[in-house]
Amino acid sequence: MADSILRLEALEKSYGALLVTDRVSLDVRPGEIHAVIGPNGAGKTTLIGQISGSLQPDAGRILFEGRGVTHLPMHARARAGLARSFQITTILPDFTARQNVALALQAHQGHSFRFFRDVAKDEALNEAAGRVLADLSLASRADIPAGVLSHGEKRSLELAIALATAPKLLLLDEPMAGTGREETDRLVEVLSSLKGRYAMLLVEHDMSAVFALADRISVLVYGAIIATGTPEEIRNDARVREAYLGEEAA
Ligand SMILES: Nc1ncnc2c1ncn2[C@@H]1O[C@H](COP(=O)(O)OP(=O)(O)OP(=O)(O)O)[C@@H](O)[C@H]1O
Repeated sequence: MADSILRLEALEKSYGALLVTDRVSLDVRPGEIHAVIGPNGAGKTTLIGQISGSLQPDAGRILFEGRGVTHLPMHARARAGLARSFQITTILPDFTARQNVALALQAHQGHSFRFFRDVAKDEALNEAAGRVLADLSLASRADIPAGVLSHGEKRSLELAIALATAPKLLLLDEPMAGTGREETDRLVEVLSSLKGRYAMLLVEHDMSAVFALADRISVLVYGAIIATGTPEEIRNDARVREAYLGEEAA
């Protein structure tokens, strides 16, 4: 359907007898931040894996911009504009932030990593990398080795690397994991500033970040979506409170 960039139709996946994705259907609209929340072990990581292509569903369909991608390999999905960030280490610590982004830009343009010397000299590429970093408030940190950035800055750099591939949809897999309150607030700000420019599917445990960012939230419990709605609707949903938010709301 034209009004959704990503659509999951009745996805199913089991590990042996354990049903981890139970007829999951959801859609992400252009420019929307759609969060998926749920208790530990609800099947969020397994769901992201099926969307990015690292895992195959047993049944159901995944449509990206109306096109079936259920059986496409990961790199083909990435090329089509489906970028996964976080929970995968993409940063080269000895290279500067700018060089990290320049390499991602170069790889996206279809060149090989082997010609790094050429990247270092490529002004257009370095300028483009600088623009991506500026977008993420990392301009002042562009020319220091990525390894010495703070944890939160590394998260922003991972995002910059994902953005260098000109994605249409960002899959954000627990971006706040392991960050302190201040860094979480900064990341929320960074993601807010990107809002509307990219569609995002956000899996996140930090409820204050989810409720600050999401346009819609889907709640996953034992592999099944029990509710989808605006933050307000989810907050007031009796089943959600009972199954998941109950203790926190109390
Ligand atoms: N490769 C696997 N083989 C067997 N069981 C698995 C495998 N991967 C995950 N599981 C099980 O599937 C269920 C869902 O796991 P998953 O990691 O997707 O949940 P999650 O919602 O991402 O959890 P968390 O919030 O703790 O990251 C869990 O019970 C987990 O133990």
